[in-house]
Amino acid sequence: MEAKVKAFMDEVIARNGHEPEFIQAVQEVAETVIPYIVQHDIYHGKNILLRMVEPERLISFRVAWVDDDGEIHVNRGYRIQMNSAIGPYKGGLRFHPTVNASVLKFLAFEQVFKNSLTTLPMGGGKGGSDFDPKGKSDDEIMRFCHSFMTELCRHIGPNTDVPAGDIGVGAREIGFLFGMYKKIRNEFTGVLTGKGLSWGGSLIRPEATGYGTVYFADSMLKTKGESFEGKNVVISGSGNVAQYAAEKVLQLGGKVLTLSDSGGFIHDKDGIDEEKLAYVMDLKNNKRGRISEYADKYPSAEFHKGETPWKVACDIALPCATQNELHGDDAEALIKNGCIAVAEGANMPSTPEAIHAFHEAKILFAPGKASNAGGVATSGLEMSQNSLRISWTREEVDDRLKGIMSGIHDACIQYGKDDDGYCNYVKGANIAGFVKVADAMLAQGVI
Ligand SMILES: NC(=O)C1=CN([C@@H]2O[C@H](COP(=O)(O)OP(=O)(O)OC[C@H]3O[C@@H](n4cnc5c(N)ncnc54)[C@H](OP(=O)(O)O)[C@@H]3O)[C@@H](O)[C@H]2O)C=CC1
Ligand SMILES: N=C(CCC(=O)O)C(=O)O
Repeated sequence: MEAKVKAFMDEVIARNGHEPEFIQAVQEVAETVIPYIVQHDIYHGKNILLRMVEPERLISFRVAWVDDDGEIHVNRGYRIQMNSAIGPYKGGLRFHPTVNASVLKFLAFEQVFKNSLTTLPMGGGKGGSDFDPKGKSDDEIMRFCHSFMTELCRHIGPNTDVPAGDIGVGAREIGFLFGMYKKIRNEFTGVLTGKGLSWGGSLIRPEATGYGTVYFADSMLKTKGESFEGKNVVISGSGNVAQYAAEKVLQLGGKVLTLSDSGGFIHDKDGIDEEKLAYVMDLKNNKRGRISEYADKYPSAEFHKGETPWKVACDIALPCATQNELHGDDAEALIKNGCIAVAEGANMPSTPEAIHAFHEAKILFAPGKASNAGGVATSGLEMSQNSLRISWTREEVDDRLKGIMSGIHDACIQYGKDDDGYCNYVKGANIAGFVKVADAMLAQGVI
């Protein structure tokens, strides 16, 4: 079997070897899905996985914009339309200086499997730009978003491709992007998700990724007779996903010890309670401040500049910042300190070495394509509400979110449980996500 995986990866590397993040994402899927393909004749000779690895369309475009001083800037924009076998392309937009084709192809590839796991009719895509929103005025953000959308609008639509938020793209950016789309196309549609509540947005969408990650982690804990009650929880990030993961942990009785940003992390030995979390949300979402300011305000906290939080002893770890933020040595430290569960809120935050360590230690490990699917699932629910031209209540959406996350957990168990009873959620998520897309591709022919 290793020879089959190697032969496949050699072909993928020959074409994409200069894209490390994308190769990393494909390698993980190949190791788990190729054995499944070998065992199922219907996929033999169809080159399904090789076709999945090649984007249906990769669009790259210039984004020129003018700053508040009248200076002209140029950034590169992308939309990667990865796979539309089961529905219109669906996936976020990331604005961050590290954005390039490799990062967005990894995200778009992960999105294909993630969206399939939600059971909603959504294909996979991703886009964004190497534009850095940090330190920009609202007017500069608006001018960039408007310029970005003057091109992107040619390639998206409610039945074609429906973008949403990701790193650096929150409510503010979605608003500016939506406004320009509506002006150019003269249509008011559900072409973006994460919209404001007064113009087509869904309740719970802001909370959904973080909540869903905790719901999934809770499902994993329940298989061991455990819960969040009284548990110490280490979280990375302090943006949309991390904030609401922390909120749900508190609601389930856990104690949040850390939050981070790209400057370092804060460790509050007394725990980040509801009041302190409200301060963080205001600091990050309104003041656009740095997490280090938390330690200036609360004496119970220490700021660790330039470090990540994984050496802090905990029961549960929720990486909610960015890819490859949790390395092999971090995983060893978590395991040594007694961590029993890791659920990824971010996309691909654990390196292959870290994942190997978690599996060797047989701790509960949830890959982001399963555990962070709550965000896109609720985006799908926003699309449903837009199509129906109605709005569901907070409870209705949250109940549907809980059901979807529980269903994803069950699918992972179905395909991932090993003979010794340990569930390899990576294997389970990859195979469960693969099957629906592969069967649709078989039915639609060689396109
Ligand atoms: N938003 C969504 O709907 C979903 C998001 N995700 C994933 O969750 C993760 C977080 O996204 P989201 O919360 O939306 O984004 P935000 O922009 O709201 O927050 C990102 C957080 O991660 C930190 N961060 C970003 N890049 C780095 C880096 N290179 N090193 C250290 N910290 C970093 C940011 O710190 P700083 O402010 O200093 O940059 C910030 O605290 C991403 O992996 C995203 O792809 C997954 C599913 C859905
Ligand atoms: N950034 C997201 C959310 C995508 C979406 O809501 O369409 C992700 O799933 O990674």
